[in-house]
Order: sequence, then C-alpha cells, then structure tokens
Amino acid sequence: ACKGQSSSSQTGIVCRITRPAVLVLNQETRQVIQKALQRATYPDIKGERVILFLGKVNYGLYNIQISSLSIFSSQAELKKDKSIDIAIQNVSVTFKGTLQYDYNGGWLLEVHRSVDFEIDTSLDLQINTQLNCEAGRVQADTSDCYLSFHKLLLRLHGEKQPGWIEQLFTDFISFTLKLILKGQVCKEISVLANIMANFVQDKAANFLTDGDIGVDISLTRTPVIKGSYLESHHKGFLTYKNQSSSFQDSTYTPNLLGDSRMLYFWFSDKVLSSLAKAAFLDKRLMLTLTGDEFKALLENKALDTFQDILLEIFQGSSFSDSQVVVRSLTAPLITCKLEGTVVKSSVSVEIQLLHQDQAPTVAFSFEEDVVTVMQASYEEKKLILGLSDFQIQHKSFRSVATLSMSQESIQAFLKSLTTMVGIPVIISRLEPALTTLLNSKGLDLFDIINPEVLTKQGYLVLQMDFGFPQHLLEDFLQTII
Ligand SMILES: CCc1cc(Oc2ccnc(N(Cc3cccc(OC(F)(F)C(F)F)c3)C[C@@H](O)C(F)(F)F)n2)ccc1Cl
Repeated sequence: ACKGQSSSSQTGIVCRITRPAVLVLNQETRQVIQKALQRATYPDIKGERVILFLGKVNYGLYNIQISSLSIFSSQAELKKDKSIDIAIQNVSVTFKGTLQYDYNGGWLLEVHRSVDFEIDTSLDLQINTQLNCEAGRVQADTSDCYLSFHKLLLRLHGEKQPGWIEQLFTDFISFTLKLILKGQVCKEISVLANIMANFVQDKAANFLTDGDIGVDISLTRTPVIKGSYLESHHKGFLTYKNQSSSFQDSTYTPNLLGDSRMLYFWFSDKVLSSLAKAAFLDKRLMLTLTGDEFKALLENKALDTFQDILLEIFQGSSFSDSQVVVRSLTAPLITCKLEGTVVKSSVSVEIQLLHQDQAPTVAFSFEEDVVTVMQASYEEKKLILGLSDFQIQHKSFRSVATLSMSQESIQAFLKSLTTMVGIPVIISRLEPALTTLLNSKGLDLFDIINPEVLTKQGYLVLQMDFGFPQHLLEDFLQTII
C-alpha cells in the first residue's frame, strides 16, 4: 500500500494529531534525544601530523563515550506539506576517553603519552522529520538532521600538560569530532525514530485486535502534515481469522475533523459494521440469562401484569429450572447518523426449561427485528452506552404449550418484554464487556481528557485531549537497550 498512492484511497480510519498534541509530545523529545546520544557509539579518532620543531606526531582518541549530558529546551512545529521540525537548544555533552600520542622530539627524545581527556561540548540539534509510508506502515525519515556546535573544549587529565598540547589537539580533532558526532548522533536519532514508528504501529495494531478479530491499519496514503495538524489514513478493513474483507469507502475529507482538540479519530461506519459482523461470526453476540436473573429483571420492571402468560409459558415449572437465551440471527448492520449510531439486528429469544438428566427443551421462542439508536461516551475509564430511540418489529413466535390469550396480547407481551427487559439487559452486558476489552488493551493507562464520541452521517468521530502517556514512553524506552 502507499507506493504511488493508489487512487481509490479506501480509507476507513483517520487519525489526526494536532499542534496542541505535538507540544505535549515535544515535552518528551528530550528523553528520546538523551537516549539517542547515550546509545550512539563513538569510533576512535586516529591521525598523524607533522609539526614544526616536533616532527611527526601520531595521536589517537580511544574509548570515547558520554560522561554527562543535559538538554536545555526543545521546540516542535509542523511545517505544512513538509515535516515536523524539532529544534533542540543547548545540549551540553561531556565526552571522556583516552588520548594517546607519541612523537620523537629531537634526536633521542621519544615521547609516548597516554592521558585521559574530557571534551566539553555544547550543541544545538535541528531534526526535520518527514513521515512516509513504507509497506503500509508509517516511516519517520530524520535524514534532515543538523548539529551545530557552540563550544568544543578538550581537557587533558593528569599532571598539568603544557597548554599548547591541549590547543594543538583541539585544533586537530575538533573538525573530525564534529563530523563523527553529527554522523553518529543523527544516525542514532534515525534508528530511534523508526523504532518508535514501528512501536506505535505494532501497539496500534494490537489495540485493534482481539482474538480472531482484527482491523487492518495499513496506511492508504502517506501521512499528511498541515500547519495545525498531521493525520494518517488507514484502511480499517476487517481481518477475521486472517481473512481480510474490504469495503469501498473514501468519504473522508479533512474538513470533517477540527484542530482544537489534541487527537481525533474518524471511523467510517463501514468499519463499525464489519466489526459487528466479525463479532457475529465469532459467536460473540449471544447472551444467556439464568431463570433467576430473568425473574429479577421481570420483577423490577413490574411485569407481573404478565404473570398469567408467563405461567402458561413455563408450564408451571419454576424460573430456577429455566434459562433465557438471546442471540443475533444475522450480523447486525451498523450505520451512523447525526442522532447516533443505528444498530439494525434480528434477534431470537428462547425460553428454555432445564431438566435434571436431559438437554434443555425450548418452551417458548420468538424472533424480532430491533432497530436501536445509541450514543456512546467514555467517563471514569468506562464506556457508557445510551439509547435514544428504538423500534421493534415482531416477526414470529412459537410456543410448546397452547396459550389461552390472543395473538395481539402475546405480541404486546413480547414487545414489552423486549423493551423493558431485552434491550436494557443487552446494553447492561455490552457496556462492561466493551470496557473490559478496551482496558485489556491498556486504554485505562492513558490519561484521556474529556473524550467525546460524535456521530454524523456515515461516520463516527472520537476527539479528546490527553496527558502524555508516560507509561508508553517508558514501555518504549525499555524495548530499546
Ligand atoms: C490506537 C489508535 C489507532 C491507531 C491506528 O494506527 C496507527 C498506526 C500508526 N500510527 C498511528 N498514529 C495515530 C495514533 C494516535 C494516537 C495513538 C496511537 O497509538 C498509540 F500510541 F496509542 C499506540 F500505543 F496504540 C496512534 C500516529 C500517526 O497518526 C502518525 F502520527 F504517525 F502519522 N496510528 C489506527 C487506528 C487507531 Cl484508532
């Protein structure tokens, strides 16, 4: 995907990160740069120079490594249609190592010296990161990387050296050292940037996978960088048991999302529908109520008015010897509109009688087409589902016992049962199940601020602010030695 931007960008999901988010993420740039400087390896610097009155001087700086590091400040800004420019000021780094030099001053005098040194540098970093698409994954290109030095001082340890040696070597090595530092530090930053991009990609893919059900988040085009946001476009195709199904969709346009919140996720309702289909195929859309649960639900909904019909259905056997099985007959169809998320499903309900030594028997069953309009919200790290409208279309029922009352009164009973018991119990089970699923992916670890779930014709938008996911960065920094 992405090479050459296939024209029909079937985009199912768009992630938008706005300037406010970039500023929050920038607070952690220092930790990442620090890691890059620490991870970088600095090769030995060897050389020889002929010096007036001294003859040929051989020298080498060995085992160069960082001994202290401090970063003063960093800024990040989005450059329209170009890159994310990160400027880091006043990185003061002290290197230490061993300088070995020898020269034969004059006829017999052979000097071989090995002395520890420290190099104090102060530098600025400019990293203009481009986001590309490589095999459907986000790739960070930080080749546009500059180092500029304010200061580079060599200090030799040991008995006081004649000052001219320090100056001499400083002149010798500073050019080479600057080249090496730039090369090594920028290389390390590029390595880290790509480890980070892969880390996010893999973490995101895991986030959108549960068992055999997954979402293909391959990019459908190169990420877009504008002045006030950057966004990535993903397929959003369902993968079920490693089979991927696609859908025609590219109703996304940038004006559908804002840039005042930190993070936006746009989901085509076809993505939601295909997830519902996968849940159905995965036999997740069924629910069993024990007779006692069913009885409790009936009682607190004051359904005793239907006492008689229930008695006939249960043929006198008690609630505790029964169970109610609710299941979807087809994959629910999910569409989004301004009022909310519309779920069209056809449901079967079976009232089964349990027997001591044989399989349960169905005493009564009925089928209904149910349309619900729902709203979602996420508060206190819990998903909350609201129901704003519903329609019930009775389809059929079957009863083992011949019931005395009329068809109409039975249908009235079934509609009330669905309205008062069926829909509420499904929602009350769905909320914790989805919350558990989201939190099993670590969503509860994120500091999500004032999340909103909005629906419009054909799509759903999640928008939120966030506190920096410190756990995520620590998690990431652990993955790299
Ligand atoms: C989990 C959020 C998500 C990520 C997706 O896939 C990717 C893949 C690569 N990069 C991204 N980015 C968006 C993003 C924003 C916020 C968090 C996030 O993932 C995570 F960090 F939470 C991870 F731990 F799951 C990913 C980044 C992409 O937009 C950019 F910036 F690189 F262009 N998303 C697709 C859909 C969804 Cl809902």
